[in-house]
Amino acid sequence: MPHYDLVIVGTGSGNSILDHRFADWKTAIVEKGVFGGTCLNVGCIPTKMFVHTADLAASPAAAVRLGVDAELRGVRWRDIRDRIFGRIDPIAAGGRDYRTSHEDNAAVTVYEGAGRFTGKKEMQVTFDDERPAETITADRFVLAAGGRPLLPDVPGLSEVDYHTSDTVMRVDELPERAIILGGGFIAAEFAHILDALGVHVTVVARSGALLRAEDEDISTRFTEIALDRFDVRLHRDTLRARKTASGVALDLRGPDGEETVEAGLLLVATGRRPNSDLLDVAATGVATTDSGHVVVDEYQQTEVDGVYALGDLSSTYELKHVANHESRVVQHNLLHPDEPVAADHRFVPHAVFGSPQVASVGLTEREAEERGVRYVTATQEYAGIAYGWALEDTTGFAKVLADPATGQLLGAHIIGPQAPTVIQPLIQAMSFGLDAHTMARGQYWIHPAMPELVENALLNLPLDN
Ligand SMILES: Cc1cc2nc3c(=O)[nH]c(=O)nc-3n(C[C@H](O)[C@H](O)[C@H](O)COP(=O)(O)OP(=O)(O)OC[C@H]3O[C@@H](n4cnc5c(N)ncnc54)[C@H](O)[C@@H]3O)c2cc1C
Ligand SMILES: NC(=O)c1ccc[n+]([C@@H]2O[C@H](COP(=O)([O-])OP(=O)(O)OC[C@H]3O[C@@H](n4cnc5c(N)ncnc54)[C@H](O)[C@@H]3O)[C@@H](O)[C@H]2O)c1
Repeated sequence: MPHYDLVIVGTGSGNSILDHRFADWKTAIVEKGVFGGTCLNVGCIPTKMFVHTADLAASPAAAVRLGVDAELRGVRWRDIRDRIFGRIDPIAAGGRDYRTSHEDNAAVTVYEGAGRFTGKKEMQVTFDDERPAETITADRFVLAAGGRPLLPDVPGLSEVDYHTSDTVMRVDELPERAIILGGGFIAAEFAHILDALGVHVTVVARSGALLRAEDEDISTRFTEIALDRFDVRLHRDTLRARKTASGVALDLRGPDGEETVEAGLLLVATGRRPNSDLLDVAATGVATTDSGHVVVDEYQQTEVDGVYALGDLSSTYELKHVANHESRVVQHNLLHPDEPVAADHRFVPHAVFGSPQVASVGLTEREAEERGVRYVTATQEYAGIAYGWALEDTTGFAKVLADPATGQLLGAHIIGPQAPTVIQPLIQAMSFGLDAHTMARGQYWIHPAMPELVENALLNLPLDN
């Protein structure tokens, strides 16, 4: 039975751990899917390439409002799809080739199969082809096996053709109509993508708002805009899924009784779950939470000495920048076990690349209330800054929360053009402890650029002095 110094399971953020400093280590990588993991192959990167394409497709309609009579003559779906994956697939293949064939990785063995623990620090790898399973052991394991789409308990779902984010980006044809089940990140981004590319989109959500986890003002504004643009069904229970001649039907129950929505494509976007069950982490003594996330300490170590976990497998954030940060923490702690560093989860931002875009860091107003902290808020609309006039934006705004006594920022939430970019100085201020007044007045803000939104939001805060 081969024994390793280190085994890494999963080649998303787990793949960036091994560098020249591990050249003397006998290491193995176990990967059951495509090299590069979710973000590269079916997550952040292709979705944002589609979002940018969708933004372009939507821009003629926006241009007309400003007196520029642009026209969308059509979209070439297969060309769009093939351009995007024509760029991504070679990166994944190159990552695999590097690990399997490059001299840098002479001490690395790649097992292209599914790992499952069979005992303490003992893993069985099974393969898709005829090869017999292999069992490997190691002094250290890094568990970076990510997660997968969580399917809701909807009667009939398994009998219809449905898509998840894993498959929807590679379809051959765009349907005339699509139903998106769910009202979170993936629903928001794909509703924009599909709608802008000419698909009639119906969004089905259980609650009364989309992006419900956002600050309520943001979620409310996003939902109002979505109600204008898509067929949004709020407060709906999905009773069953049925096959139809041309696709799928969902029978729903809502405030006005039962109704049916039909489409050529159903995208299920109802959250993800960690792959800890597939890895059977309990067999190596690793604990999980009720949601299936692997339990780690601040050093990303599980309760089993030498077994680390990172990314979507252990983090409820389920964000690539978090997985990457945690992978750097694990890398350091493998190399310097006597001087471990802790992961920093104080100010984790996120963004939703829908239309409009949303970005957020820190406490929402609801969370500030629940925690009983003293806070003040201020908002600034894009419509009130010079660049917002150029855009003729009427719906976007920034909202900031701060401690009135110290001016320390507690949270920031932006909905509107380039929100994920515009929010970055606020993330920086929170991370480095810059107070709102110093931040607003201690630097120049380029006029008339979009970050004036942030400057004005900060100046609007009713601080104690
Ligand atoms: C549609 C979509 C869009 C997203 N957009 C964004 C975004 O814009 N920004 C952002 O920050 N985040 C985004 N995310 C989230 C982001 O993709 C994840 O947080 C990130 O990829 C997690 O990285 P990871 O390394 O933890 O896991 P993954 O990248 O999922 O890697 C896990 C790897 O482990 C392998 N594996 C699993 N089980 C086993 C096993 N038993 N044996 C061997 N190998 C195994 C898998 O095949 C996979 O390659 C998006 C996610 C989705 C689904
Ligand atoms: N821009 C980004 O960073 C980005 C983009 C896409 C995905 N992601 C990551 O991927 C994860 C998964 O995305 P997601 O949109 O699937 O999850 P999500 O948690 O954002 O949203 C899930 C939605 O499904 C609804 N839902 C859950 N169970 C349901 C049921 N049984 N019936 C109907 N609705 C149900 C929830 O109420 C929620 O609206 C996210 O948590 C996020 O971390 C990130």
